[in-house]
Amino acid sequence: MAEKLGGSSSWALPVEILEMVLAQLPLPALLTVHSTVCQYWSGVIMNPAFIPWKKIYHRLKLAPESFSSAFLLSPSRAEEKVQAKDIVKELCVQHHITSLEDCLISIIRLMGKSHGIPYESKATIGVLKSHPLYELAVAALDFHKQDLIPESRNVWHIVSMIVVLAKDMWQVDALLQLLLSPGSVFTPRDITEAFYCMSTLFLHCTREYELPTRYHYIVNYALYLYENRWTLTPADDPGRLKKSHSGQQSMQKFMNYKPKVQHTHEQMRIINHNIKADDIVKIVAFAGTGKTTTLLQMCKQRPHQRFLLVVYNKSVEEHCSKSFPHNVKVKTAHAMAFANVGRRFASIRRLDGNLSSSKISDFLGKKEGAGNRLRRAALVKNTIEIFLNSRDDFLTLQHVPVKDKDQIDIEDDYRLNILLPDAEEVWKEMKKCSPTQKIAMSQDGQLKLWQLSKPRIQGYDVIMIDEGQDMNTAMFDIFLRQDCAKVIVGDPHQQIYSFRGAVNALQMIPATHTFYLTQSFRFGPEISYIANCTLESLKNVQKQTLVGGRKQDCVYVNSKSSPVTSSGRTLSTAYLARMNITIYKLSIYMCVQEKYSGMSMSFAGGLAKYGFDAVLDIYKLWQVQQGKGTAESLGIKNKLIAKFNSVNGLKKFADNIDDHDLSNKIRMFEYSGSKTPYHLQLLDRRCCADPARSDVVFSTIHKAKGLEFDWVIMLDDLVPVNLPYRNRRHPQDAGDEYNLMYVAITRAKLWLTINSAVLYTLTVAKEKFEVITGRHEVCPKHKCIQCGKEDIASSKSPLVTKVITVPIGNHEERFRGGYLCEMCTTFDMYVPPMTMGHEFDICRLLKDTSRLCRRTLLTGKKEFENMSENAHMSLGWHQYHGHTQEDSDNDSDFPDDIDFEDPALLEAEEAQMEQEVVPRGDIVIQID
Ligand SMILES: Nc1ncnc2c1ncn2[C@@H]1O[C@H](COP(=O)(O)OP(=O)(O)OP(=O)(O)O)[C@@H](O)[C@H]1O
Repeated sequence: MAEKLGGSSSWALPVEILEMVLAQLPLPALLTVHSTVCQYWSGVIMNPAFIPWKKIYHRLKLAPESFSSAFLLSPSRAEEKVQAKDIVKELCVQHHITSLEDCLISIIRLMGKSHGIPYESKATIGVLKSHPLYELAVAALDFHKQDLIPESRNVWHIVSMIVVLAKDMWQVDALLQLLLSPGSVFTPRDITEAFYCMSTLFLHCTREYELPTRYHYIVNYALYLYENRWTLTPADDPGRLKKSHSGQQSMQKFMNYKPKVQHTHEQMRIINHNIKADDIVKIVAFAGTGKTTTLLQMCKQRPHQRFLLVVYNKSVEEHCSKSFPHNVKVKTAHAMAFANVGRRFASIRRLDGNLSSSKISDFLGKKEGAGNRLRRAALVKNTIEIFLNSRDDFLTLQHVPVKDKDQIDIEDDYRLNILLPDAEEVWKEMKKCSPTQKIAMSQDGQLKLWQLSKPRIQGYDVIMIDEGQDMNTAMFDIFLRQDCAKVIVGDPHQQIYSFRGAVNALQMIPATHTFYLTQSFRFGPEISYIANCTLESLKNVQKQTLVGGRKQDCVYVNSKSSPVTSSGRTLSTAYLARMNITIYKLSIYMCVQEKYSGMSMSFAGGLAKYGFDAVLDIYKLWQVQQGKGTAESLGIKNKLIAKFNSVNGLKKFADNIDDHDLSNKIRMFEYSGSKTPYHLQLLDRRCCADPARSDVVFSTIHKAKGLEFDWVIMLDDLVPVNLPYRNRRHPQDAGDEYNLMYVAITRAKLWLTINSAVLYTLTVAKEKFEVITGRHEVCPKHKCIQCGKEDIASSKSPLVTKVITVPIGNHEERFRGGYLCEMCTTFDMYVPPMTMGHEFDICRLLKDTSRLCRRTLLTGKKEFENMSENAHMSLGWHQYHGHTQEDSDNDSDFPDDIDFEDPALLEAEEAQMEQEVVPRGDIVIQID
């Protein structure tokens, strides 16, 4: 085949046709797949004059420092090797794209110059006219004709102006479709090159001048969808086509064959990868990107190879066992460890779930000079856990923590002479495998013992590990030791168990091949934009962009909207929180509210998983404390709680051994007090529906991992580090905190209501919660939301800025929107008023961002350039908050409790809000 397509063969396609076809494919596929077909194809693909913008875009994104051909500057410089970012920079300097203020207008000018044909093709203009932003774009170009864009207008001026004015990805996508429609005079190659040019310039301006990321994001998304319109998807049954008729009929059958899922180019590269025995393949897959589907297809295509798929938990094992073909065995790591090690302990009833500090404390007993027993037991437990999650053969001093739970240094002497020998003694006891052993073997312990036996897993050609980000080092060691081919798949940003010893094996693995899955099929462009901002702003993910599918989704939704689908079904709504206590309070509040009485409610994973029995036991302990009975007479079930005489004693104990779970239960009891039995009965009675079918699901983010919901409402207790709400108590958990935010966002399928932490994150991505819209939308009753001026409609510019109203969390805080007058549009520090809460922190962040990029576009003027901060203040932007800088510095810890109990105030505000909310994304919902 390759030979036949070669240049010397009569089968060779003419260059123009081949270029036309290849130009429509994603660059990674061209470079890794199509350029290997034959020398002729490779020559076409590698020619610097072929798709130069697409190439420079990928270079700039993936490796700005790498050398590239300089063709973009001029054909005579085609062979010059300069850094990708310098090529773009030089070009931008030539075209005055040198500041935030100039960039949008200058990009439009550059587009007109570089891509324009010197006449307006009637046919193409005719095609563009049906775009909803056409009129506004033309009016804006006319407005700037005198001054900023004096050149005679061409199609590309209009196209780029539409992109700059686009409110969402759909408007860019619609533009792309129109340009590609039969009436257009441009080839698909011209069009994609022009869009890659804009994408490159937006990306450059985002990196150099802090242009909001949204411009680059929506163009990149539309291009991704375009390039993935078609792929050659493998047949579900590989033998099927061959068995059917020969010749023409076979071709017909091939053409008519419609696969159940059309795989993306990214998926196809993985599916078609020729796995060899010494390969270690790493697949970095963002949330909902079809990794299971991809692995499944990979196995189906290789019916003669034997696969072992190692999954994270039992329910995934059951699910995958049903869907994967017969050549795949699905197991959990713990089940394999159980079969080899744990079974022996289980047979003598000496296998337990987790290590317990109180059992360790009883076992170790008192010791002279060993300090507080509980603190010592907690540190010993910690030491053993670190060892169990390592690949080391022996317990050593490096497994002993250097700080205690309060971040106080532990003396080396104490670590060496007390903690290390204690840990060795406990580990020895755990390993005994005797009916009399005092400390049972734990789940992680059995895995460790299995790893220490250096096992060889026989009988498979390929071992695949799912959720690689949550694998601990012991399992990682077992995996790497195996002789066969290995595939590890996971999402490094969904690692939320580092406190349990997960090591993010995905980052550590010495992969021979790395693939990415970046398109999520769970949501559309609005939710994916928020998720991508989180990755970019908090985790500095720059090289891959998370995109969604062709799905209408919506963020900034008011939780009063009570959405229903076109089929009349209420959307399944999940309230997700960081902490159990937040979920507890909200669920009780909603259970007593009349308006939720018709809704079925549940807790993700079932009520039993939330340990409310212990809360009832703590209530009973409180009764014991008041002399109303004994632990026995009141029926306290939890053996640990039954040992105490007072709730205070239990609280001190939980604090000493750093038992978060127990502390949480005590906080729940403290919230409910004497109403604890009533509240628990209420939850029992109201929250008993099947989570898969209930209207409302309550969940912590940890328990929601792996699940998805139509609508996610993020409650306001996330604590992103380095943002104004700092987690001072556990600064080391920064990564997990960011990942939790990302996990919560990516559970949503259709609607997402963000919380303050996400709001802050978006401001870091320079998201200003604004859209540019036509002045004709403004009516006389609209006042400027900043200065209160009434005549917004009278400005000369056809454009006006609209600030989006952002509902936050469970409606206790909001970011109010409306229109800005021309004068206020030019301020780079306008802060939308919020109804309650943390205005000053938001002020501080928004002040760092800038409206400058839109100033020139909106007003056509530059004279505001040097306006001093005093001038801004005298014009009143400070009126919306009363804090000083000092206040804000003292004010950055997140409040522990959220008051859900002021419904009257909230109701009144919501009624008003409902009129005002402008959701970002499309509110129309269609579900089959
Ligand atoms: N190429 C595709 N086109 C359309 N839908 C797809 C494609 N690939 C996968 N999907 C769909 O996306 C959904 C999620 O797929 P899958 O369960 O394989 O993803 P996952 O990455 O394993 O999800 P999770 O993040 O929940 O583990 C499924 O409904 C699947 O059918």
